[in-house]
Amino acid sequence: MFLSGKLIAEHGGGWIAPFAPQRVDCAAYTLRIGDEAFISPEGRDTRKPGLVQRLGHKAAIVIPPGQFAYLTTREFVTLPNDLLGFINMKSTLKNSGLVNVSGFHVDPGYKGKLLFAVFNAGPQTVTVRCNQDAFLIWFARLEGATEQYARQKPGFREIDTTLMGLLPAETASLNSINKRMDQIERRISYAFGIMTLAGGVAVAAVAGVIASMAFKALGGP
Ligand SMILES: Nc1ccn([C@H]2C[C@H](O)[C@@H](COP(=O)(O)OP(=O)(O)OP(=O)(O)O)O2)c(=O)n1
Repeated sequence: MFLSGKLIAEHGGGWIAPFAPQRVDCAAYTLRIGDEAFISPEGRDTRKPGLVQRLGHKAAIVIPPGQFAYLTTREFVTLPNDLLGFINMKSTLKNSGLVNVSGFHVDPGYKGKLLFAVFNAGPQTVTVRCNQDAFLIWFARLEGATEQYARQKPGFREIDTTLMGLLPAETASLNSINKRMDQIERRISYAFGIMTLAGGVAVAAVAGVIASMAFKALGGP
């Protein structure tokens, strides 16, 4: 059985921290983006390792097209053994081109923040912000739940180096490939310009030599 908005508003304080009943949305609870994020580095040229960003209130998290990001929830989730959570990203974010590529459930007994791996599948850069409403969680009551089948492993707390290593060190997105192609085009047209100029100078020099030889052959001074 899924829990209603009324039950979430009444009991959600025991499972989500910080909790505010006004954040219940129909039969779900709205979670916010937390204070750290990691964006996969873009393109071959930068070669910079990605950095975990520590974010202040409303600080921007900029996700270029074709890049992955880890986003965390601000809220800490503590599920009892008889609750299963279902999670997803809000439609407003999905409509901008972001896709959630991480899992969609929270185990009974889970204690920790939630981590979303997202991919910008759209053509535009997507900017999200710390503390923005971004994710929804629904709660389903489990029949016959026991501690034996609850999650024992500690939940996620922060974006660590193990997690960072799972994302590609560089992503050859269409955007970065486009930038490289523009660069190569510029270099080719520059080289072509120099070659044309050098060719022109050479032709002019050869023509000058021939003209002076012809002039001499015709009895010039
Ligand atoms: N987008 C998601 C999906 C899940 N989780 C959390 C809640 C889950 O209870 C926990 C484990 O999820 P999975 O069972 O899908 O993950 P794994 O089996 O890969 O990891 P583990 O070995 O930690 O169970 O991770 C999360 O923080 N963010």
